[in-house]
Amino acid sequence: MSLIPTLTETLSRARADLRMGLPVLIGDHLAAAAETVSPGRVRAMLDLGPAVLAITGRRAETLKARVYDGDIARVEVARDASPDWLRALADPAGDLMTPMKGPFRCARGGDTLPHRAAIALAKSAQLLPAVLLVPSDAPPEGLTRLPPGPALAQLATEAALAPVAAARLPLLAAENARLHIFRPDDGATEHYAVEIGAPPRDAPVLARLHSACFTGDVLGSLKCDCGPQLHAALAAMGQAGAGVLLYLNQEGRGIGLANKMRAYALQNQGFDTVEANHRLGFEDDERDFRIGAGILKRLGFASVRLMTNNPRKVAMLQDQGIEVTERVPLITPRNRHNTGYLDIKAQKSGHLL
Ligand SMILES: Nc1nc2c(ncn2[C@@H]2O[C@H](COP(=O)(O)OP(=O)(O)OP(=O)(O)O)[C@@H](O)[C@H]2O)c(=O)[nH]1
Ligand SMILES: [Zn+2]
Repeated sequence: MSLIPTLTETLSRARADLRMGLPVLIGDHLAAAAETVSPGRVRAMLDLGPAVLAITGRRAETLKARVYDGDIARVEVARDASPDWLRALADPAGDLMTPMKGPFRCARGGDTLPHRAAIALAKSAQLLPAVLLVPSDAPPEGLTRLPPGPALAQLATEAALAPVAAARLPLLAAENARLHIFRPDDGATEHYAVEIGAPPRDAPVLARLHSACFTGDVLGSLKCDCGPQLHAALAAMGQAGAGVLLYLNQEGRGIGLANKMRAYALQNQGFDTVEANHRLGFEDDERDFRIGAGILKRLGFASVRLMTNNPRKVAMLQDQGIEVTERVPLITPRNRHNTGYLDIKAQKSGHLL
């Protein structure tokens, strides 16, 4: 086997580079995440030639920047632009305090693949989707290099998951439980499966696909319903004597905890959970639901009784070849902090509450 890094491995390095503030080379463009790149590196990049800040159509809508490229926009960046101005374009935290950042000139025509790949890479690194790009014909040595088209295609491809370890883990909700760890081949975080009892593989298993919520699951946040849902699902499986709960590390519907806290800060300014995601430049839900189906298959399950209120989870599992014989509602108590959030999930995301 070759020792040369594969595209998947190179993407994983590129993700780490962007998180550290280091530019990567996408085709013939230097690309750095607006969130992490230092002022000194911004200066050095702007000196190289005409730069643009690639943002998503969602962020462009809030900034009132013209979107010529479908789901992304390229805001032209002047050579003397300040790093603070770039940062304010990327991060909506100060939008209400300083609403007039424009008018913006947006690039039109030409090849947008590097910009699109840069945005997809920033999202997969759980950074704000805003990337400074500048063409460079003599890039410095030592930067991670990506071919834009293949990189974009690979980022949309489902990662392969391998089982790493499993052990018995007695739980409050069920003494007879096992925890399985699955590792994706793209260098991203591991996901977990809690198997309760010994569910037969040839019958529908009581199942839950739970997305990580540090604030709700661990801290007992009252802003969402995650903690109570997690414990109610485990309790139901304990009582039934069998079940499987997937704990998927897709914090904040896939945007990561830092961005979720940015979204919460916007919610404190009056925006709802969906609007907050959009202002940050994300879609309502950035989760890759194929991961859950992949783990169920690896564990040998072909059909489930799915504990969820989210019809998209049912549809996705069916699309991925897992039969959903029943949707089992998972209704948890409301409080004054989560009631608005639950209403918006019902109104805008189609949750059945
Ligand atoms: N971006 C964002 N994520 C949130 C917010 N509140 C909760 N979350 C995340 O939303 C996800 C909720 O996951 P789930 O409970 O599995 O999913 P669901 O789509 O609500 O569906 P069911 O609970 O199965 O009905 C978790 O990843 C939370 O971290 C929010 O205001 N903004
Ligand atoms: Zn939550």
